Amino acid sequence: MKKQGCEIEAIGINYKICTQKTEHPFKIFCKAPKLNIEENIQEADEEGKSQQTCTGARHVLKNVNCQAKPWEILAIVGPSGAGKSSVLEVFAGKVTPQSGSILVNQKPVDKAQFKKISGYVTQKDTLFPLLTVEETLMFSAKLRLNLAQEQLCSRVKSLIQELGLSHVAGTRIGDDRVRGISGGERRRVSIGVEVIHDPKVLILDEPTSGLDSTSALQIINMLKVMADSQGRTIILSIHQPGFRIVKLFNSILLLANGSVLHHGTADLLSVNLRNDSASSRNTTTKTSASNNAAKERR
Ligand SMILES: Nc1ncnc2c1ncn2[C@@H]1O[C@H](COP(=O)(O)OP(=O)(O)OP(=O)(O)O)[C@@H](O)[C@H]1O
Repeated sequence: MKKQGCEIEAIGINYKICTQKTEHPFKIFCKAPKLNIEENIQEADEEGKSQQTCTGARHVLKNVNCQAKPWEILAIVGPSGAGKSSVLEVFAGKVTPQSGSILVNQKPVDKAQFKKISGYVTQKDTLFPLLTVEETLMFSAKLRLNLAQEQLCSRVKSLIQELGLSHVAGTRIGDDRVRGISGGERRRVSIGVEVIHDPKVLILDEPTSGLDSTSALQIINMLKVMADSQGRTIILSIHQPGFRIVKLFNSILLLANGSVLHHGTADLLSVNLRNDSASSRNTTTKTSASNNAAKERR
């Protein structure tokens, strides 16, 4: 029998941000200090209020509706600045939209409760460079799970296997200065940190950014297995997915300028990508054929 998963729905999400403030945030650049302290305090209070008032607002998300289902991957696709990260932040409860709602299994969500059943992997890996892979996951396990040491160890071991990191379990993470595991492996560790508590929902901001196409495909394959075998609801954003990656998505949300262009199966995108790659193959074949003909003429 399939275990119960989490269906998440975003309804009519509108999210605006302030783009201009009436005053410079650093008072030091505005006025010379006054000697009268009481007058200064009163003025600072008034300025505090006025700084919160916006003179310009930017509509980041415009009436966004979408749905993510358990056992499936929903990919949010669109150009830079389209609002992909903002949608994920709304889903994860990191920002509160001015209107609209998020429902989990058809019910309004309580942010604290949702945190317990979800994991949020940010675009940038924030890991301790000097810890090993195993130590990193153990640290996260101790923070998130209330289990005995033995159980923690076995959870970490099985997760390392699931993430395909057994060969680097004892290697340190590293960073720009300290050589450590590869970028793709680091991304797997970041995912591991967020799934140690076995969340029903996993939200990932650009999990393939900065990776080569093979590592990117491996990451999406691993997420697909997580959705298929554990019934997780996976929501991720992705910049320019290739044809082989798109095939692994169950549904896509295509965003442009904060508005939804398409929400549904990934077929539409995969057909376009297949046509694109076929036409670029044709162009390459034609170009090399005409180059060969030119060589022969010469
Ligand atoms: N807190 C904020 N302050 C200023 N601008 C913001 C903020 N949040 C969102 N924006 C703006 O809203 C737009 C959408 O941002 P968002 O990060 O969601 O886009 P994105 O599609 O994830 O882009 P990218 O692929 O480049 O990460 C951008 O123009 C961004 O500058």
